[in-house]
Amino acid sequence: MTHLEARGTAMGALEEAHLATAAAAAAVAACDCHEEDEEEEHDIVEVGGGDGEAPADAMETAVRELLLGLGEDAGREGLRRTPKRVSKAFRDGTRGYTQKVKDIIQGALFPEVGVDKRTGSAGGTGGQVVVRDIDLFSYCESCLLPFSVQCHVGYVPSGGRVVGLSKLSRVADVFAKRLQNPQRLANEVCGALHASIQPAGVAVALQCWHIPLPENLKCKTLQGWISTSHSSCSGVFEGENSSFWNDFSMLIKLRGIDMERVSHSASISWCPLKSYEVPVCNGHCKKATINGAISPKSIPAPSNMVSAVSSMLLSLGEDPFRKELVGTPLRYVQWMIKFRACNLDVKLNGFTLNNLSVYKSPAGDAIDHQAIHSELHFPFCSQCEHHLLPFYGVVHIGYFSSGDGEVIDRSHFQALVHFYGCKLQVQERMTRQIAEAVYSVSRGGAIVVVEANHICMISRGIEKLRSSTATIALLGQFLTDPSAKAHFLQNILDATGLAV
Ligand SMILES: Nc1nc2c(ncn2[C@@H]2O[C@H](COP(=O)(O)OP(=O)(O)OP(=O)(O)O)[C@@H](O)[C@H]2O)c(=O)[nH]1
Ligand SMILES: [Zn+2]
Repeated sequence: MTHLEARGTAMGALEEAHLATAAAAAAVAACDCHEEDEEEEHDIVEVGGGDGEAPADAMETAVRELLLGLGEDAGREGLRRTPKRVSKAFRDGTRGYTQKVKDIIQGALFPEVGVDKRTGSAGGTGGQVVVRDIDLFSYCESCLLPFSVQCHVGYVPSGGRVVGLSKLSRVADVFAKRLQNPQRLANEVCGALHASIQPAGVAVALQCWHIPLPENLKCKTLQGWISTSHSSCSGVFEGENSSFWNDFSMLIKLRGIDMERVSHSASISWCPLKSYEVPVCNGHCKKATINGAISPKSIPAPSNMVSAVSSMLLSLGEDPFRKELVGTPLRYVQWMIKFRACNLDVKLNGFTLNNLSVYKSPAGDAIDHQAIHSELHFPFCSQCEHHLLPFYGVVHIGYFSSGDGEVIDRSHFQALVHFYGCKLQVQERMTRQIAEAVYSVSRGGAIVVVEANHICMISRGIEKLRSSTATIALLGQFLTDPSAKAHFLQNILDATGLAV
């Protein structure tokens, strides 16, 4: 049975199980690892979609199912187009399945002889070409979250031909834009370049960073992400004492990058969400267990949400029954349900602001800056409601402490930040909600600054790796008195040690 036939059977089974809500067949994107199979395209059977827009495809239907599973109103402003955006983001993030290396390399090889006209390698016998610091983003196959990749590719030209430099990055991107694990990514880039350029050898070195679990995201930058290094090589780079490998690692060391030759088995998963032994989800998700004990952090996931993610995999042309993907739908749902729309926390924790100290500022008092209290650097991880991708960073809160110097316990603010952060959000709304909640207690005024990295801006779309977003909300005297605001902002600067 060919791969496509097997997938057709799997799709049929899944279709009965959960595509009853939307009879849609997954677009089966031909990927060049099945080039020998006849390329068969399944039409996407369009089903009723949003408001007058093109009807939803299977992926959008599945995302809508996830939003409902999160207790959200999928029709509300902010979420109405989320299924379409998430579908577009995932398709763009896995466009590599439909790209072909030969289309990239064809016509991109040009003659360049080595020194003394020998037909050896270009740039001189024994010479090699290394393209360093290729920024890529790929999708973790174990949890469907994006991971950051710094890729370095070297090859030793032969036959007096070199390839256009950009093509090395483009080929790396073909394999990055798939559901991946780092070692397989390194192997596939190396193998594809060797097969298409026919050089004396290829070396690929990857540094990868996986977003940590939300509770471990205590950072404003990519620090704190789970990092790992992988390499793959062919031809003259192989062998413990390959001088070509030594030259390659030296040429990337010139960039301050120390890459040992590390090649793991492609089956070892690095994904932090894979830390729980995840039972194959049979639709009646039992709690994941670690050596028999119920892991405190694993949250049973509603099977309709898990099935929806399986259909997303199918819709991307992937095989949800591929062994590396079997636990993926459950892990992705476990990540998503951390951001459920839930006001239950407020009631259950008895966390109401009004049992905190209330401060009434005497009207017209000259601002006593000592009365301004700053609580800084509350880490948070939220989920962008437009793309269902995390944004995370820190929250800084300023308020007027009560007349007798009484201040609000810091733990209340952390709970407040968690409450408004841990849901589908936009950063401006989260900033406002926290400020209004603080202002409801300290009537003198409240100010909130949020600094965040948006994975949706870093890993896709405009892909601006170093971009970050700051938002500010002012209430009461922070709005009316510029010096109070300046005082608080200076406090943040002083605390970051950046003040000059
Ligand atoms: N203001 C604001 N915008 C956000 C936030 N999170 C994501 N976005 C933006 O939401 C917008 C969605 O724009 P759309 O054009 O509907 O979707 P898109 O085609 O995926 O947009 P691109 O990201 O530009 O590719 C994007 O511009 C995102 O940057 C947020 O917290 N606040
Ligand atoms: Zn992962």
